[in-house]
Amino acid sequence: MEFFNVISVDEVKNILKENFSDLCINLEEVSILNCLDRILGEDIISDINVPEFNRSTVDGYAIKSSDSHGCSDSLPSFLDVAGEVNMGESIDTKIKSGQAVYVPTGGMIPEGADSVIMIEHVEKLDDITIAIHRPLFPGENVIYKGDDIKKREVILNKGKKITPQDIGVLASLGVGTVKVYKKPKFYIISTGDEIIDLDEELTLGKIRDINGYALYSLIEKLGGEIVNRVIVKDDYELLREEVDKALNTSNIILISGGSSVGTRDFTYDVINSFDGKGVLVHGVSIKPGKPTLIGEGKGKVIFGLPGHPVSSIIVFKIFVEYLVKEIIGINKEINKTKAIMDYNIHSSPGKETYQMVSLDERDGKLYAVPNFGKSGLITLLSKSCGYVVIKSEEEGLYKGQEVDMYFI
Ligand SMILES: Nc1nc2c(c(=O)[nH]1)N[C@H]1C(S)=C(S)[C@@H](COP(=O)(O)OP(=O)(O)OC[C@H]3O[C@@H](n4cnc5c(N)ncnc54)[C@H](O)[C@@H]3O)O[C@H]1N2
Ligand code: MOO
Repeated sequence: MEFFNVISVDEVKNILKENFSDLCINLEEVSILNCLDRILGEDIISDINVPEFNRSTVDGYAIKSSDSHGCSDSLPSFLDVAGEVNMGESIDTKIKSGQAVYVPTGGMIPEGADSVIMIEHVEKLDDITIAIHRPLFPGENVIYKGDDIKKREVILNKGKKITPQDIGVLASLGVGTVKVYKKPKFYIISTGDEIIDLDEELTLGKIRDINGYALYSLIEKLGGEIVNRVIVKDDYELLREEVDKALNTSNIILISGGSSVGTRDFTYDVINSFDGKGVLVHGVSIKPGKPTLIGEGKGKVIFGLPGHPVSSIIVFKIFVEYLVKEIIGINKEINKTKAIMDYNIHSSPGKETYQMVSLDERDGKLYAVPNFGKSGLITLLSKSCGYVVIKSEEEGLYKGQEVDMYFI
């Protein structure tokens, strides 16, 4: 029987980088109304300024701010009204000192003007003369050409998860379609004679497929597509047949359970049975998640996730998300926050330890409160909102210490 050859998290990440950097996820072009939460596959570079003209943010009179300097209630400035801007139209008039032009909110500011005085601060003396009683600073109530977006600026980066506000940016540029990454295709296989699906009878000794469903949702959250979710008995041939289907239809194959070294753990041999490099990792110095397997077959990546639900989800967060976000380079969302440890916690010697925590807000500060339990208990995760990491060389984390808390 093969035993683990345990390596560190960083070594595993390097192996992923060395072997799967060219795992190709193609692009597709979609309408901006269908691109929410998709991953941008190109940099968006503006070919215009937004706005293309200086614009008023109020209804008022565009003036030279220097004409207002020193004026007050007792010493108003008198200005000649030289015209009016029509909404949506350009204006050729060039403002000279002593002149004002009426501009509606959003209207174009005539050349020569650098500020707009609101109509409620203006005294209209007759059709062609106004008095103003307060000084303006240059730029007051003005959005300048290019203030929002400058021509040739990279305004959205490749790899970004597209938000509703990004769709607003695309619309402002007149961009109707964008290139997004096709969703990476995942195939989820839960293994074990004891694993049953939701519609099967729960008899003693059986357990419902927790991992398949939890992984399904993690993949959706990450922006992947699920090709299939199946349960396979502990049988070498059946597992090999299913993995073969997965390799022909998907980019990333997740097999949960059977990653350890028991007599019914076939994942290792199945991974080695295909054309390719076979098993690259078997055993990682982490807790939970030690019996993790990673391999390559037919140019695809196969993860053998430990069967215990907490372990399979944590290993997904550490390595599958790393592959998708950092190596394939899609969905670079940051998913962590700073928090203060609420208790002392110690590590498992020689292992990078992932400690589940809840967040508690007190006096405007976030505290990470540890939750303890075995890695076979899914409720340990459902009552936690994330985890903190104790590095293998650290003895633990101390009450009062500031830490990064990673959301699950
Ligand atoms: N002799 C050793 N035994 C074990 C070691 C070890 O180092 N030496 N490591 C332990 C650790 S750590 C873990 S984690 C497990 C991982 O084992 P497997 O990946 O082979 O998983 P299974 O044995 O198939 O299952 C473990 C446990 O999880 C339950 N399970 C499996 N799949 C699901 C699922 N889809 N949904 C819900 N629960 C699932 C399964 O019933 C078992 O209870 O190995 C230890 N053993
Ligand atoms: O991955 Mo195991 O959960 O360390 O028990």
